[in-house]
Amino acid sequence: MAKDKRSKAPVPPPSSATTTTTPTNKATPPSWPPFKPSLPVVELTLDPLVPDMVVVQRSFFPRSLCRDYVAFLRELPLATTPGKPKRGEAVRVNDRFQIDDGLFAHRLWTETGLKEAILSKHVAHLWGGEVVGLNPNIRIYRYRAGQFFDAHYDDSNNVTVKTETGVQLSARTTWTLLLYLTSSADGCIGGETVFHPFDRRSAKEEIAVSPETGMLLLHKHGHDCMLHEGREVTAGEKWVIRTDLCIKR
Ligand SMILES: O=C(O)CCC(=O)C(=O)O
Ligand SMILES: [Fe+2]
Repeated sequence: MAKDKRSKAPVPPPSSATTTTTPTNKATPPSWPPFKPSLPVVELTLDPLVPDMVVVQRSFFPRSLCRDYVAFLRELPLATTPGKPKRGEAVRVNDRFQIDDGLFAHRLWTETGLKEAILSKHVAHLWGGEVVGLNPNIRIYRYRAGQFFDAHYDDSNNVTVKTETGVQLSARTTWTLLLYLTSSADGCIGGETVFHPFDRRSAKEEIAVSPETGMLLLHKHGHDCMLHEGREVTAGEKWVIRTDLCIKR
């Protein structure tokens, strides 16, 4: 839900992209393609885009792996979200697949170089605590022409994360993770993730991040989340894998 300090934001009425009301998909997880070539393919430096708020990692997935993933994800039963949101939720019009898959979250965390990069000294202070893994709530988005995710804030959620040793840890999400699988290089026009640092939509103030194939974007969420949106795609398809960083609680 909207936070007090934001209740005066002029446009739009702040809403939140809560996941707590979304029923968790207990279905059998898909057989995700292997991470080939083995990852990481570049040194993961997690570059700041907005100090302490947004970091990006280019070429987290190589282009060939993004292609494999898009071909695979296309076959999943994606559901188009209805245009009419629940009270207090952002308008999101896209095709989506959601699965509770702790194993895939764990693979993304441990088999890609992400864990070492996130825990490395120059960024470790950003995450709000001791990062123990990724949210098992994996979301796949496909935006086609005319689809978008209206301005909102992402909530922090309590989750359970399974560690290497099989121990279930109580955790809390603190940063959103978006992995772009397509970009203008693949014919996707529009679809920028746009941040509004002053809680209002303003072309002058906005920070628009164009999707790049294989780029990871992390942004702080919960109480300090910046108002943001997934701008309308006008041609082609934008594909995204979404999860979150989780800290011990
Ligand atoms: O698709 C995007 O660019 C933004 C997605 C987003 O804001 C979300 O998943 O909460
Ligand atoms: Fe969001």
